[in-house]
Amino acid sequence: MVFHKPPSVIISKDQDELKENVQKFLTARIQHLLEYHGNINIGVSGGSMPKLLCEVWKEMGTIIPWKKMRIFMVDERIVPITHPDSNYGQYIAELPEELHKYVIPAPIQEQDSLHQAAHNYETTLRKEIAPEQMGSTARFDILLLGVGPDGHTCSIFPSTGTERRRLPKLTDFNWVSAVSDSPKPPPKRITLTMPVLNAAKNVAFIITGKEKAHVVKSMYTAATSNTLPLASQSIPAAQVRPMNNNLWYFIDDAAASELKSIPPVPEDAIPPADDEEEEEEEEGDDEEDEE
Ligand SMILES: O=C1O[C@H](COP(=O)(O)O)[C@@H](O)[C@H](O)[C@H]1O
Repeated sequence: MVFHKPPSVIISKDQDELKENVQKFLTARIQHLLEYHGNINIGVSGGSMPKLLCEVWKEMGTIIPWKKMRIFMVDERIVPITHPDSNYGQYIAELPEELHKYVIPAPIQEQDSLHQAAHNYETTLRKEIAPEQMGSTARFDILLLGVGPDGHTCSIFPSTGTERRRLPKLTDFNWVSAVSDSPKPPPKRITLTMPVLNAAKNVAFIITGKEKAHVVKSMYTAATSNTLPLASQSIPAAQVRPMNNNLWYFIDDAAASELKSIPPVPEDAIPPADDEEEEEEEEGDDEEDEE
């Protein structure tokens, strides 16, 4: 008996179908979120995601209420934004200039220490997202996460024998931490922390390629069990299980190739998130605000 709703696994036969499914998901979620006050805060990943996501956004056109959107990086490499490794730089290169003001960069200065870079980004997030905090954790409306073949997500990497050099807690909340020795270049990065990922209202992974099929299997095994299976403990992506269970996997056939059996996905292919639960949470938040 699993005590929480399993993730909605939407398998696409190719990149075009994957983009179509991601577009349906974003359209449904954004239309739902528009009923609530404030900006729609979306965390996005780097790597292979910027190109795919910007193509989806171009296809969505005016469905996206850009004036109410704030796009944040879920992680960033400590390089100039003009460097090809900059996640923010990739989005800016893909999007028309008039949309750049809705994409919020991590304020990285080359002379800053990792400590300072993480603290500065946390300060930015606390200014932009503070009203949506659930308790002491930033609460993104949507997180769009990628996964590496080693199971990393954002820049949260599996801890190998030599524990990744973690910076001490930077603030009471620690929404952002830093990595000084990423196994995937470049080595220096800042990243949202796991509590922030699991506090989000909607979390969708977008994963393609056979080299990630074993990670998808571990993620699904973890997401459909009440404890974190041992094999998944070293796979950060398998630890992403949002508290409200609004979790989607948008994967292609190759990334799904190690999934044995998957419950049928509802007819509309993008089952709406458990809005009642979210509304209750929203009301809960409002009650908290009134205290
Ligand atoms: O380095 C990173 O890797 C992950 C996965 O990238 P992908 O190209 O394999 O999809 C990405 O989600 C993260 O934002 C990035 O910094």
